[in-house]
Amino acid sequence: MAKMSLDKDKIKIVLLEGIHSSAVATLNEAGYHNIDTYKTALPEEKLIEVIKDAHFIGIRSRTQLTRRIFEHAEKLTAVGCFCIGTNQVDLGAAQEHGVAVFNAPYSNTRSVAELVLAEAILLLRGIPEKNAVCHRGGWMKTAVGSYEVRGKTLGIIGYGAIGTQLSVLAESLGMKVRFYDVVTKLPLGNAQQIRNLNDLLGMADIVSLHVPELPSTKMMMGADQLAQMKPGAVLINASRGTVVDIEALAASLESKHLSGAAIDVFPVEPRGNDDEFLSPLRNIDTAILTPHIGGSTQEAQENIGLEVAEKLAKYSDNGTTISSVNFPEVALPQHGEAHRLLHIHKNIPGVLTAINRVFSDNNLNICSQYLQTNEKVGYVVLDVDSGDSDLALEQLKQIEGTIRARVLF
Ligand SMILES: NC(=O)C1=CN([C@@H]2O[C@H](COP(=O)(O)OP(=O)(O)OC[C@H]3O[C@@H](n4cnc5c(N)ncnc54)[C@H](O)[C@@H]3O)[C@@H](O)[C@H]2O)C=CC1
Ligand SMILES: O=C(O)C(=O)COP(=O)(O)O
Repeated sequence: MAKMSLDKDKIKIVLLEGIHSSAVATLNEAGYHNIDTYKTALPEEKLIEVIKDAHFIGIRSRTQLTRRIFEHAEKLTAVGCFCIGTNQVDLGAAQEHGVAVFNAPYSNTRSVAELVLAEAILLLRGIPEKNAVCHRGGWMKTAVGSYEVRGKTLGIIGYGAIGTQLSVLAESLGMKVRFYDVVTKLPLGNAQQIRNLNDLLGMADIVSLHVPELPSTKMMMGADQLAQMKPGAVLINASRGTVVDIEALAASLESKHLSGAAIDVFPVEPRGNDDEFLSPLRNIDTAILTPHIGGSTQEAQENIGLEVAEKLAKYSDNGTTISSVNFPEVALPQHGEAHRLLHIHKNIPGVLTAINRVFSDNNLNICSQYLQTNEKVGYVVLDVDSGDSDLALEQLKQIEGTIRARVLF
């Protein structure tokens, strides 16, 4: 059997938060069997213990990978976010520790868009309240305040992968789509971009949020913005809990300024299904509350499991970083008989010269070389003759600015 740089059974992979079994199957197929799985996110201290000797970790939206976690994760090579959002990971700290982060940018967009569309219909018919009343033995048969979505204006905030998908589906139901985005976007179908957020809020019957969690989107729907919405309009948030001021939303629903809301994400979410969900919206019948399940369908989870597991296996097997969210992206061919050196370093002057010096001083041949840098880190991949890799790796590790170096063969 060919000698491996690191026996795949020694490569420890930890998958948290009930990641779909397609991930384990994909990793097994790629030869990785040392996999620990957990159904929930873990408290910080437990996470530190578990991650200490892990080479790869898979998480979803709940696990917070803080700088402190990266400081303790000595062997960690890459993180797989088995979801779209990567705000739960300190991407800067990951980069500084030479840890590549991957996600699944598209696999659950359709699931979110379908849920939002269904909620738009339910909200305009006043179903959440009528449903709650029925459960309590009441009967609220009335057409007052009930509307079709046909002909109504859907205001989408954040016209990215999910926003555009929603736009297309909503138009097929006869809705008018208007959107607000900080970037100029190609409107699909008959959608129109509105340049001012308040203008959009003032014209929409339904406002749906599809922005990432960023400093600029934090609390972007506060009391003032909710007040700008049309009386009787509804708000849908399946983006991130920090985007909406939840207390202000509760007040707006209680005062009946908004006739309803559908909220999937919350400023504080339970770690797992056994923890209590606390929210000022719990007693408000006009609100649909869902436990962050916008992307939780069998189709999405299976695809995500496959997609992210493949990215992790590829990075482990040959160093490819394509679609990493925090790392210079390099697509690498197989390295055949050659040994492949991977050198991750701070993007400071002199590192490349020092790398080249290792090869010239020792009279070593480089078969192929790949380089990509971003603002903070550089990623150099060098394919070398098998007999040269030990010496080269040893010396590459000594170069000032080196974050991490490993060899694959
Ligand atoms: N509820 C759930 O289960 C899920 C939630 N999500 C959340 O949805 C978010 C959006 O997902 P995608 O559409 O795939 O992201 P995306 O990155 O494709 O689109 C986001 C859009 O928001 C725009 N944007 C950024 N800052 C903005 C601002 N301040 N104002 C207006 N627009 C702004 C961007 O220009 C971009 O067009 C994710 O970041 C994630 O947090 C994603 C999947 C499932
Ligand atoms: O994809 C995302 O960003 C989500 O919010 C979905 O998160 P989840 O994997 O369901 O914890």
